[in-house]
Amino acid sequence: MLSRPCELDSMAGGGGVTSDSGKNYPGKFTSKVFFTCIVAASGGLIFGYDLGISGGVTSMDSFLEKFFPKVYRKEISIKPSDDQYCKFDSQTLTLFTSSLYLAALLSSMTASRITRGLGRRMTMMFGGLFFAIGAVINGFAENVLMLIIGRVLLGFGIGFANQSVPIYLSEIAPFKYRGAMNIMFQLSITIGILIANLLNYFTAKIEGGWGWRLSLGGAVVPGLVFFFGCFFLTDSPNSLLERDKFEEAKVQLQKIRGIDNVEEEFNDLAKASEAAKLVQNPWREILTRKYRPQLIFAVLIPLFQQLTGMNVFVFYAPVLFKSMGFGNNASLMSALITSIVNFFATLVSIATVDKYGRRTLFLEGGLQMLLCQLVMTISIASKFGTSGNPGELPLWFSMLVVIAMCIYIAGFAWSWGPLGWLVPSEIFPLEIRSAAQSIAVAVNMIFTFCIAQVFTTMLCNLKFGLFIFFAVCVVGMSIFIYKFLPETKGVPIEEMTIVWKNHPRWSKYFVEKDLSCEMGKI
Ligand SMILES: OC[C@H]1O[C@](O)(CO)[C@@H](O)[C@@H]1O
Repeated sequence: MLSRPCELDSMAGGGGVTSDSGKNYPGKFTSKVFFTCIVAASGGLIFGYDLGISGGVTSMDSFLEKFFPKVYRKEISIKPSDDQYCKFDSQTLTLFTSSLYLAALLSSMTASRITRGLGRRMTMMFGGLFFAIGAVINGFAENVLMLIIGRVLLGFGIGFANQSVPIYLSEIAPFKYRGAMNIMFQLSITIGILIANLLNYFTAKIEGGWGWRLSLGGAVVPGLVFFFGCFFLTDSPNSLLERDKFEEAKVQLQKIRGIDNVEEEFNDLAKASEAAKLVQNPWREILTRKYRPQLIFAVLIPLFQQLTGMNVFVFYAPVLFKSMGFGNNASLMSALITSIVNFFATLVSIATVDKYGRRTLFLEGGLQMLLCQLVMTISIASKFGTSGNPGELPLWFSMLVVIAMCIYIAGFAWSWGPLGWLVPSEIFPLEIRSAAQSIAVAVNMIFTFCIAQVFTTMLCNLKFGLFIFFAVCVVGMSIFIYKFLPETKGVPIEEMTIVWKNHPRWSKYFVEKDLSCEMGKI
């Protein structure tokens, strides 16, 4: 087995942006970088659009009546005195939502090969195309099979996009703006969710009950924007070098940095890419002991991101509100409010992440989410009890739940939301970064799937205890961050090994590597 050569530890590896510590490559934040960033980030838009659209559509009566008549019949036969927690408990319905995540999980693994072999841009184009085709099939769906096929294609699109966009953004970003540009991906996810909720709010009111077709088919727009946008992009210098296109890589670097003299950065980038080529099997390499600490985080961070319970609100806010006795309109309206909060709070993260650091945001966000989960648990328990029969819901109650939810969402949006992508992307060296990104996407998808699949059953069985479950998870993950995550703020990406070496829990994984390197030199 080929392991990472010792000399790689001292070589450039910052996704090609910087190399040795203290280096500060010249260059500007050019309009080309800005445009490229917007187009690439629209890959987040397709993910967000889908995240936001499914919940609203599955709470539209005309949609349920056509595709899930059993759920629909159950829903209309439920009397206000029945158990409200269980009215949406249908595995077929949740399979509609979750099939996409399974497809995305599979495709993100394939995408890592395409990203390396054909480039980031090509992977993104595949993403946009699959997504647009899936949207058309869904918009014209006549039966559940068409719905599922459409969603599987959407899932392929999302898997390809999520695998390639964050890497692409990191590679074209000037070093100083890497954090902010990475979070642009999450920001566009929140924009996608917002647009989708807005659309659902109006399509739900369309006479004749075909509004859901507009909602599902509307996904073709972000899909095509992303697809055609990619024609205007050039691949990242890293990706071009990876495929031995030296001249093109240099010209591209000069264009995105807005200067001619990119010699220093280009040379380091070429060195990093040569060094990375020595690692023949990134998938095996990533499993070796020396990457254990980073690997643990690449798996646990996306897992924990999902265990915050955020997606329960993203997917099911309208369903959840409906189960709690809010009217149709009020449910979609609350979903709209929460997505606006999600968007603005992500901006806060962009502004603060490099100032206060990842750990502070994680811990503050965790505490905020925990307090809100407790408020929601107590208020829902007091009104719905275990019978799930609330009687008349007073206005103050609805307000309290919506406010608690908004504060919870803000906490998520400036912590676990964006950091769930940022941290895994900045802790790995170049040679295994692409494989690590696939792992992070795959874990994210598996648990997004699990939450989507089991939520309605959990609500039906755990009742208000569902919120306690997520609260306990938030406590656990916050303790984990507090004890084990080294602060990565302001550390050049190629210097990242130092933060692990200096951490009391992880240093032992690096001692051995140093020794073996030294031994090799003797
Ligand atoms: O903004 C909320 C959204 O962000 C994600 O966590 C992805 O980072 C999704 O799983 C969630 O729906």
